[in-house]
Amino acid sequence: MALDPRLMPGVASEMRLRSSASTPSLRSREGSVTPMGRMDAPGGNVRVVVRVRGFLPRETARGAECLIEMNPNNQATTLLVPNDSDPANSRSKTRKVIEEKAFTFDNSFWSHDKKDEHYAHQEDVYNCLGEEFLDHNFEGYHTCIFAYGQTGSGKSYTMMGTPDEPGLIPRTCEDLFQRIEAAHNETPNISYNVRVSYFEVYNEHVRDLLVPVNPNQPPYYLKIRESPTEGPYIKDLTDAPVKNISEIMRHMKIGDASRTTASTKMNDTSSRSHSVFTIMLKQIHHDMDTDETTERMARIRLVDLAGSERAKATEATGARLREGSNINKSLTTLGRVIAALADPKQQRPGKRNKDVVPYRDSILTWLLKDSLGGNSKTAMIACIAPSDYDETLSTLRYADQAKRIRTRAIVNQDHVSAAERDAQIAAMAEEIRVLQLSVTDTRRREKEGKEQEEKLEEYQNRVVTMQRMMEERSMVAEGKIRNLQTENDALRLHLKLALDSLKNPIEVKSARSSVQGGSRNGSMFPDAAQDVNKENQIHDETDDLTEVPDDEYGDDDEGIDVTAHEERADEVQGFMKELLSDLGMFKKKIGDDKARFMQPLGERVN
Ligand SMILES: Nc1ncnc2c1ncn2[C@@H]1O[C@H](COP(=O)(O)OP(=O)(O)OP(=O)(O)O)[C@@H](O)[C@H]1O
Repeated sequence: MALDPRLMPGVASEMRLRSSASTPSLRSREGSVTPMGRMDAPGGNVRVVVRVRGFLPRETARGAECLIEMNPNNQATTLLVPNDSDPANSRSKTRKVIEEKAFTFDNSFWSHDKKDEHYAHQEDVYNCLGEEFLDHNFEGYHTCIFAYGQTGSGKSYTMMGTPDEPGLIPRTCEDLFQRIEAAHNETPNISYNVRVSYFEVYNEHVRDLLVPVNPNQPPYYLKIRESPTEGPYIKDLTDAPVKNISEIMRHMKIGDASRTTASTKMNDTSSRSHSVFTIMLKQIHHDMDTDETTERMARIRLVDLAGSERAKATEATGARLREGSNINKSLTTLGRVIAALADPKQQRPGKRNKDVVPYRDSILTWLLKDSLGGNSKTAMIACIAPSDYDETLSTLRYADQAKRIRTRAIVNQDHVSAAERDAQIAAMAEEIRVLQLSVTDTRRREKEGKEQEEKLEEYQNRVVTMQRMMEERSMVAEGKIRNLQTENDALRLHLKLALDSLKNPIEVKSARSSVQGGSRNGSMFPDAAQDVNKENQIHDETDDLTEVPDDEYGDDDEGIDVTAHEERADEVQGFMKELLSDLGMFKKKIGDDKARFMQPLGERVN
């Protein structure tokens, strides 16, 4: 069976030839793979697509006209000049210049009229964008897809969708686990580790959407920290391991339900926050021949931004208005970040002439720094309403500018030998021991505050990292076991077939005569016929496993090399015994590792 080419694309063909050829270690020897972090993949532009939705009931009621045209041939989107009949566009009439505007994007999705043959369904959007981005993730790239647009333009519908019409996020989750399942059947020596987090940025605060909300308590906001290696990150954000599609969907639904929404005049369930759903995919490939491990890490970020508000249009007041201005702060900063990144000066090599990109000016841009201008393949989905000239023009301009941003995605891949991994774990255990002593010491001195807190935090982070490493080591060992079991099963089958052929021997005469007779049945496979013949004969003198009465066999066994078959049978049996003992050993080793590392660390962390 051939490997699904969507898994580790580009290497599937190599895998087909030999399963272990997928190992980046092998491929790197052939000079075709980029080792992690050493060389940049060629930079790519942010991919920008636009999607227009159909009329909502209130728009139909006011007799709104569609101001959007899309050309399926060149992916152009044109914004038409409104006529005077729609009061929603009266403000745009006060502009000095109001004219038709045309833009070209990577894709223009026409989701306005379901009856139209070019109508873009949720599935079309996924097939066109989501699937390709998931390919990149399996290749080891970080990706980010974010939806931008005014309130009620279809961002949440595109990203999350409805139970009947799921959007990009549930489709990505489903495809991800389908691919993993297919890979498990194809290549037992690759293990997958998937983790998920979901947070929102609301009023310039970060809230963990996977932590249930307690209505009697004030919302709990998380702090942002910066690590020299990982960049900005959210402290204590839930990072849940998920094993299958139903687990990830459960997290997705929990998070989605606790998003901050409110009713505005423009949308009944308006998302007031920017939500970020992140999937971390780790692929661990173990090469049985060299006992080396290669890890590929990919971060999949799916962002549903809050609506780009216009206070007048939403008729927001009080807290809603304040909230709106904070949302705008993030979106305005996002606009400035996009403008700075799209500036040709930023694209030039070297540091000269480069302006500082204002990532730090809002929580959202600070957290998305890498996705916007760094190590990520990024796409923007600009969602537009069909009948709002001003807002649509602003969104299309935003999107047009984003097209010019170039990111520098690299394959996040690491290559570790078993000995290196053991050494890393040992070094980390020592580091943890020293930190533990230091934490105890600080406690004893009862020194207040920050120092102790920082040490404790560092200690806890290291413990968590080490736990992960141990988990991964046990995943590698499980991969080895799966591999051995597959081989074992194949051998068992082989042996069974051999035994079956002993018990039900094929008529020796006919086999011989066909070999001798040549042309008809046997001429294409003379060796096979001889093999069958030989197989039939080895049991006369050997094989105490079969206990088949002697008289079942033909007596024409002269000239057959029985010893060779005996040796082969012995060899197979010996090999199987070794495999079984290896399996036992691995199971024991995993058990030992878990007992030694997992439990005590778990207890310490808690
Ligand atoms: N392509 C589409 N096909 C059918 N219905 C759509 C489509 N796009 C949006 N809608 C509908 O339009 C309404 C508004 O969409 P949605 O809530 O996704 O907007 P939004 O941009 O996320 O708004 P907000 O920023 O206020 O959260 C919803 O009722 C949604 O079901």
